[in-house]
Formats: sequence, C-alpha cells, structure tokens
Amino acid sequence: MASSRNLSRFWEWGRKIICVGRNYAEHPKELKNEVPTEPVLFLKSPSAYVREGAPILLPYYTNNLHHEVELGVVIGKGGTNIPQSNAMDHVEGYALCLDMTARDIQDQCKKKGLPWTLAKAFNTSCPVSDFIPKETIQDPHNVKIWLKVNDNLRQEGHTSSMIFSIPFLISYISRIITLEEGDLILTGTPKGVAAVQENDEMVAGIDDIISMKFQVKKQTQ
Ligand SMILES: CC(=O)CC(=O)C(=O)O
Ligand SMILES: [Mg+2]
Repeated sequence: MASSRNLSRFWEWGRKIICVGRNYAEHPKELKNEVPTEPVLFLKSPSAYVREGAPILLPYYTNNLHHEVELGVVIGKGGTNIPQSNAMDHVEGYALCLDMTARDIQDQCKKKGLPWTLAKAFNTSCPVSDFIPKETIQDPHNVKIWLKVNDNLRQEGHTSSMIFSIPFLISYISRIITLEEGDLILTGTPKGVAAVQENDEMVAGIDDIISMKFQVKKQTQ
C-alpha cells in the first residue's frame, strides 16, 4: 500500500518532475552526445504539465521544438536513500509523457555551460497521459513506447534498452533529491527525436496500453 491519497490525477499535486537524460544509448548517439556512465538529471516545473485537450505551446524563443516520448514513473511513497532492492515499492504507477525540448536553446546552453531550464522546463513542456496503475504494466522494462507526428512514425523504442533501470534511477535520485508522493520521473527517450511545427498533431502510446493526442500551437502573448 503505497499512497494515502489518490494519485490518479498526480499532475494536480504540483510535485517535482525529475527527468533522466540520455538513458537510451541510441539517443545521445543521434545528438552526438556521450553515452553516460551515471544518470543525467534535470527538472521541469509543475507548470510544464499539460493534458489532452489543451495544446502544447511553442515557446516564442525557439525555432526547433523537439518531441521526446518517455515512460513516466509516478512515485507513491516518498523516501530518501531508497535501496534498489525495494525501490519498486515506492512506485504507484506510470504515465506516458513527452519531454518537449527547445533543441536550439539546449544547444546554446550546452555551448555556454548554462542550465537547460529554458530548453526543458517551460509551460506545457510535459504533456502526460492518464495515470496507469502499477498492476497494468507487469514489467516496465518490457514495453514499447512510440510517437507519430501527423500519422508518421517518428519514435519507437523498447524500455528494455534503458541504460539505467527504474529501481536504479529511484535509488540514485533519492540519494540526491528526496522523493515525495506525487513526484514524476521521466526515464529518458529513445532515438528519433525531431522537430514539430505549429498545428502538428502528435499521437503517442505505450504498446496498446494507452495512447494520447496533442496539438502544437503558437503561444499568444
Ligand atoms: C539531450 C537530452 O535532451 C536528454 C533527454 O532529455 C533524454 O531524454 O535523453
Ligand atoms: Mg528527455
């Protein structure tokens, strides 16, 4: 029994969104980044959450907004220094997520040694599906995540290709940042990231377990 409160609308809790980068070797390779030997972590703000029915907004300062489809892990029981051996007891469920990324801004930040906040943490940068109860996904390291843009398949990856497993990530993160009920961990994206334009329609899914649809719109000032 992980949670005392109902996490089926975890995005309304306003908790942390902790993202893992470069967790599928093929993705850092396609961006000519090094494959990590330790998890790469960054955060999104709770205002990054957006749900089906509302648009993903193109930030006014980017010309290259990329999609990254990812498996999200919803934390049900918080903790610090969580051992890998019981890390899965802290999981309440999952969600399909997009880590929307202003790639041109991220490239500039990397060159200047600046943080990725503008590239990764802007409003609507974290579209999420409905909550998926833990029992629905027997093995989170054995599902396919996919994303289509205007009906063209762009990303298709298998969670068995993650470099760092979910128990390892929970344990690693909790030694640095205390995990709380309602936190969301994005576990990294497989290859195939690419740009979206205004009015593009993205449909993403986890096998045939869940799918979600979002449209991209220009931000009106
Ligand atoms: C280079 C990145 O943007 C890393 C990232 O977010 C990922 O999922 O990998
Ligand atoms: Mg990502």
